[in-house]
Amino acid sequence: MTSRIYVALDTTDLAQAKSIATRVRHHVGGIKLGLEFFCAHGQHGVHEMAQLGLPIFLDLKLHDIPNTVAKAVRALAPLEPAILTVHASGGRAMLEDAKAAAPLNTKVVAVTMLTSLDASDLTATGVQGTPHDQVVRLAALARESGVDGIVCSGAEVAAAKAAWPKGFFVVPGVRPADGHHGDQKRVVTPRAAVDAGASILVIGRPITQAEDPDAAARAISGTL
Ligand SMILES: O=c1ccn([C@@H]2O[C@H](COP(=O)(O)O)[C@@H](O)[C@H]2O)c(=O)[nH]1
Repeated sequence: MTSRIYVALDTTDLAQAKSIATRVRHHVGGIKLGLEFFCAHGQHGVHEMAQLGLPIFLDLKLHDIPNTVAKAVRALAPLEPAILTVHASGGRAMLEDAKAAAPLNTKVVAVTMLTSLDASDLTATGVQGTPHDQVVRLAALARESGVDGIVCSGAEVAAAKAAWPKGFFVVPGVRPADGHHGDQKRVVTPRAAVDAGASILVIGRPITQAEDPDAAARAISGTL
């Protein structure tokens, strides 16, 4: 079975990204490239990484007016990413237009509440309710807008999936039981995320910063 792990290659160093991806390729199901990598290497860098033959998750978290996001999605279309992110809080029209502009085989997933935020961060942004409420609310908006799924933490994925059984659920903020959380606040273990209904897990530093990324990816994979 294909691994549910997408390794987040958050680096500006193309050679390092290639080297880590090559080392972990047998224990992951795909590569996640985000803002750091894309700002440094753009579409050329994505093409280079795609040569490794693993599915590409382009995590650009697009968030702007509908016209701008749709045109950005169209500009990214030649890359044919397996997965592309937009922010759910961009609203219904933005989500609809992003999905309409994406290639047929690209899953458009909407980021609900970043895993680096907790309840007090949410309150500070002026949003009423708990992280759970916010994720469930934005998951409903994403489903009604016709995108393919959402990004949320492992703490909310079971509730989101109960309301959207056919949705695609991306869970970052994943740490092995003894793992360092860093800037992540809503964290679960890989096993707990899968048990709760995650379709895929996004895992960066626990693999990329490990002394032996291959062994780290293999160890995490072995818990799933
Ligand atoms: O809510 C979110 C959305 C995206 N991310 C991204 O996932 C990885 C996580 O990296 P770690 O090193 O495992 O913390 C990173 O690329 C984020 O941009 C997220 O963490 N939370």
